[in-house]
Amino acid sequence: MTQSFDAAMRAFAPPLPLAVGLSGGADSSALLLACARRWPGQVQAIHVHHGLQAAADDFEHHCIALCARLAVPLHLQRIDARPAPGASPEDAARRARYQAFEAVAKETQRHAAIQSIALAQHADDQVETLLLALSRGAGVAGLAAMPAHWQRGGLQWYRPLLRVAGADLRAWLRAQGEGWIEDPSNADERYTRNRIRARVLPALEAAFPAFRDIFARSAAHAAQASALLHELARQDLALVGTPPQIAALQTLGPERQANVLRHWLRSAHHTTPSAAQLQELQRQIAACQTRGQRIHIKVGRGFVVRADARLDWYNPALFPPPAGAS
Ligand SMILES: Nc1ncnc2c1ncn2[C@@H]1O[C@H](COP(=O)(O)OP(=O)(O)OP(=O)(O)O)[C@@H](O)[C@H]1O
Repeated sequence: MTQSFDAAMRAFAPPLPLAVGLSGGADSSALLLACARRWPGQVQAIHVHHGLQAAADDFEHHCIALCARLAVPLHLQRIDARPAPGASPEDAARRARYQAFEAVAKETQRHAAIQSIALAQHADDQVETLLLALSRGAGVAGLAAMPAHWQRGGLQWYRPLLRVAGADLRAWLRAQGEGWIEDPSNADERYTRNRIRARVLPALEAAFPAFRDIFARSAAHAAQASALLHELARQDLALVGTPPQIAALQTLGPERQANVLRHWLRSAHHTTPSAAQLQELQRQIAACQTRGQRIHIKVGRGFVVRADARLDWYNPALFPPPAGAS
C-alpha cells in the first residue's frame, strides 16, 4: 500500500549519522527537512554539482540556503559527469554521483562518520523505472526496479520514500512552507522517462488508480526471482568453474546455461552479452563436440573463445588471445 509521507518517515530507522543526497528538487528537499527535524545534529547533506546544465548553479544555491537554515552540514562535490561516447548521460551522472557520495562518506571517517545515505526516489519514480525497464525489454533484474535498502562501500543505502506518491510528497513540502527548484530537464520529452512521466502516468492514474501498489508488487516478485537466478548462477559457476569448462556447461539446460554464462561474463569481465550474442554463443557451445571445434564470438569489447577445454574472454586491445585459443 502507498504510505503517507509521515508514515514512511516513522518507519525509517537508519544507523546514524545519516547523509541525505540533496539535489535541490522537491523530493530530496522534503527528505532532508524531515530527517533534520527527526535527528537534530545527526544529519548531513551531500550535493553533487554535475556541471551538466545551466540550472546547476541554481540547485547549488538552493541547497546552500536550505542547509544553512536547517543548520545541516553540507558537503558540496563537483564532478565531471560527461558520458563516454555512446553511454547514456543519465547513467554517467548517476555513476559519478554514487562515487562522489562514497568519497564524501570516506572523508568523514575521522569525525562524525556517515553510516547511511538516503535518497529520495518515491513511488512514481519506481513506476517510471519499471516502465522504462519494460520499454527496453529488460529481464527480471531490470523489472525488479529500485531496492529500498542495500549495502555498498561499507555504507547502508536507503530509499525511504519508495511507497509515497510524488503528489503526497510535494503536498507535505508545500504544507511546511518550503520551496524547491524545478529541474528544467524533467520537461524534456526526448527522454523516455520524461515521456512516461508526462503521458503514461496520468493515463494510468485515470484508468487504474491503484497502479503504484500493484506495480510495486510485480517489481517485488521480479526482485525475488532475480535474487534466485543470481544464487543459482553463483552455484552453477562454482560447478562449471571460472573460466567455465565447456563439457560442464553442456550438461546444463539452455536457460541455466544462459544464466551462468551471463553471470560469468558480468562478474569476471564486467561485460553483458546481447540476447543475439548469447544465443550464438550457446549454439557454438552445443556444436563443440570435437577437439578441433572452434568457438569465437564478439561480446562487449572483446571475444569469447575456446581455450582447450574451457571458454575464455579477452579484449584484443589489451591482451593477446589466451594460450590454447582456437
Ligand atoms: N545532484 C545531486 N546531488 C545529490 N543528490 C542527488 C543529486 N541528484 C539526485 N540526487 C539524489 O538521488 C535521488 C534520485 O535522483 P533523481 O535524479 O532520480 O531525482 P530528482 O528528480 O533529482 O529528485 P529531487 O526531486 O530530489 O530533485 C534524489 O532524490 C536525491 O536524493
